[in-house]
Amino acid sequence: MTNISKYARLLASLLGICLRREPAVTAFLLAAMAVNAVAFAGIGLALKYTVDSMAAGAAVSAAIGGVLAALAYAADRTVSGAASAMRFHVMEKVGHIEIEPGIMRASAELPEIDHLEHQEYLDRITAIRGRSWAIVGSAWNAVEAVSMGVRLILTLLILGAASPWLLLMLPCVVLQLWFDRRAQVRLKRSELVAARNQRAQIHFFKLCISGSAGKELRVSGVGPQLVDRQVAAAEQVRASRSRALIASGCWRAVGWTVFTVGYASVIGLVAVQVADGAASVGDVMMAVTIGALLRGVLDRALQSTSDASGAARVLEPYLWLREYAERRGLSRTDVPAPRRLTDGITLSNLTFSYPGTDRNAVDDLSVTLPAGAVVAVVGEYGSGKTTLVKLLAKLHRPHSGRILVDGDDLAEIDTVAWRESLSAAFQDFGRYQTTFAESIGLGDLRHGTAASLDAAVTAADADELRSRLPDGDRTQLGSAFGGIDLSEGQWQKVALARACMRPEPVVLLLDEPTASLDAPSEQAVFESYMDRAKSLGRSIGAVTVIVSHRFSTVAGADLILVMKEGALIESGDHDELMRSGGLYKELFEIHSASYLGAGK
Ligand SMILES: Nc1ncnc2c1ncn2[C@@H]1O[C@H](COP(=O)(O)OP(=O)(O)OP(=O)(O)O)[C@@H](O)[C@H]1O
Repeated sequence: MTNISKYARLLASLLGICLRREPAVTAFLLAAMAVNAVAFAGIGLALKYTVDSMAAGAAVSAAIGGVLAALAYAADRTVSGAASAMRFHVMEKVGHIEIEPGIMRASAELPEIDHLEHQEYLDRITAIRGRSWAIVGSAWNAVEAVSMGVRLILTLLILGAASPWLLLMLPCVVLQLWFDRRAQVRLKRSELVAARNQRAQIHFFKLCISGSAGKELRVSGVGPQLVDRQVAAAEQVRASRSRALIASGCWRAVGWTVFTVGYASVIGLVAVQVADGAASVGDVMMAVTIGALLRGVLDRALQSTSDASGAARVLEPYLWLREYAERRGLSRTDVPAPRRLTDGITLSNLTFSYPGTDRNAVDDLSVTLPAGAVVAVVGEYGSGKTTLVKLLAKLHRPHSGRILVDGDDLAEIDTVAWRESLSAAFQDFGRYQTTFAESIGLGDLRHGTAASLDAAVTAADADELRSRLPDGDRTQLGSAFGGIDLSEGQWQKVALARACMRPEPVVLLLDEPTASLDAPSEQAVFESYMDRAKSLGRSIGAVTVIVSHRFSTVAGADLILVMKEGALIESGDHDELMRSGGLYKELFEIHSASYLGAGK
C-alpha cells in the first residue's frame, strides 16, 4: 500500500472514531465545513442580486437579496465560531480516550520488551508523546483543507463568470501573500538572532544578583563590566529587532501596494465593462466585496493545506507504532503452561543478541535446570545473567536455540499463561504510586486475596514497613499524588512482596532482588525466599533462578551457573565448583576477602 493511501485510510479511520465517540458534534463539524465552503460564494451572489434588483427598481427582490446576503454572512461567521470550539473539544476527547490509550497499549501490551530498547521506536514515542490531540487534529485539518479548496474554487468560478478580468485578482492576492510571508520570515529570523543575546542578558542579570557568584564578583570587581555587557546585549537585541521591523514593514508595504494597484485596476476594468453594458453594477459590487475578502480565503486555504501536509510529523510515527504493534502483538496459542514441573527446564544452544549490537549477550548456552532446584547464576558485570532471566520470562525471543519446559518448547507455550505461572522480581523494579495494598496486589490481579497479601508482605520482610504506614494498607505511596515517599530499599521491599503474591509459581525469577536492601533485611528476605523456593520445589517441582552478586546466598543453591561473556563456562554445586578451581572459586574468594576486609 502506498504511503498516500495509508495516510488517507488513517485519516478516514480517525474521522470514523470521532463519529463513533461524538456523533452529534462530528456531524455538526462536517456540516459546518460544508457551509463554510459555500456560504462565502453565497454572500457574493446575494449581494450581486440585491444591487442588480435595486438597479432594476425591484425593491422586494433587492430586500430578499439583502436578507439572503445577511443570512449567508451570519451563517458563515456563526458556524465558524462554534465549529472551532467544538473541533478542539472533539480533538481533546478522542485524543485522550482513544488515541493515547492506543499508544499506551501499543507499548504495554506487546508481549516482549525489545521495543523499549529500540531507538526507532523510542524516537517515535517521543515525537507523539502528549500530542494525541494533534493526531486527531490532522484529520480535521485535511477536511478543512478540502473545504477551503472548494471555497476558493467556487469564489473564482463566480468571479470568472461575472467578468474574466476579475480572475486577475488572484495573482494580486498571491503576490501580496508572498510579500507578507517574506515579512514574517524576516521577523522570525531576527527573533532567532535576538534569542542568543537575550540569553546573554538573562545570564548577566542572574550573575549580578546571584548569591553564589556574589562573593567572587565583589572580590574580582567585575560587577560594572557585567552591567556593561548586559547593556550591550540589550542594545543588540533592540537594534536587531528594529532592523527586522523596518525591513518587514517595507515588505508588507510593497505587498499591499501591489495588491491595491492590481485590485483598483481590476475594478476599473469591470467598471468599464459596466459602462459598455457587458457587466452589471451588481458584478462590480460583488467584485469589490469578494475581491477584498479573497486574500483571507486564499490565506486560510494555504494555511490549512500546509497544516494538513505538516500532519505527517505526527501521523508517520503514529502509523509506524500501530504497524509495529500489529506485527509484534500478542498471538495466543493453545499450548498451556504447566502447573507443576517433573523434568525441569532445558536450555538448548540458546543464543540472543540485542538489536543494534554484534555481540551475543547469551551465547550458545545449553544446560538443564532440574525440577525443584534452586539455580543461582553468577558472573562478572555484563556476562548475560539478566538476559538469561529475561529469555526465561519470554521478554525477548532467542535468536537461535530453544527453551524446553518439561519437553514443551517455550516459544509454543501460550505467553499469557506462561507469565501467569511465573513470579519475578527484577533489578529495575517498578514504583507504582498507588496504595500500599494495590501496589503489592498488582502481583496477582486474578487470584490475590487478603491472606496472600499478608503472606507476601511477610515473605518480603516488609511487616515493619507496613506497621509504620500512617493509613495502613490504604496509605498512598509516592509523593506525586500526595502520598508518603519511600526509600529505595522500602520500594524494593514493596516490589519483592509483589513478586510473592502468586501462591504457586512454577518458576521464580529473582534478578538481584535485594540490591537496595541493608544486610539484615537482605538476610531475612533471602532466608524467606529460600524457604519458599524449596517448599515450592518439593510440592510442584518449581524451579527458582536467582541472580546475585552475594556469594553467601549463592553457595546454598542446588546448581550454580557461572557465565562469562554470554557463555556458560562452569556449572555445579558450590563444593564441586570450589574443587574445580575455576572462575567461581576466584570470584568467591575475592568476594569473601572483600566481605571480611570491610569488617562485615
Ligand atoms: N538493552 C540492551 N541493549 C543492548 N545491549 C544490552 C542491553 N542490555 C544488556 N546489554 C548487553 O548485553 C550483555 C549482557 O547484559 P546483561 O544485563 O544480561 O548482563 P548481566 O550479567 O546481567 O550484568 P549485571 O551483572 O551488570 O546486571 C552486556 O554486554 C550488556 O552490555
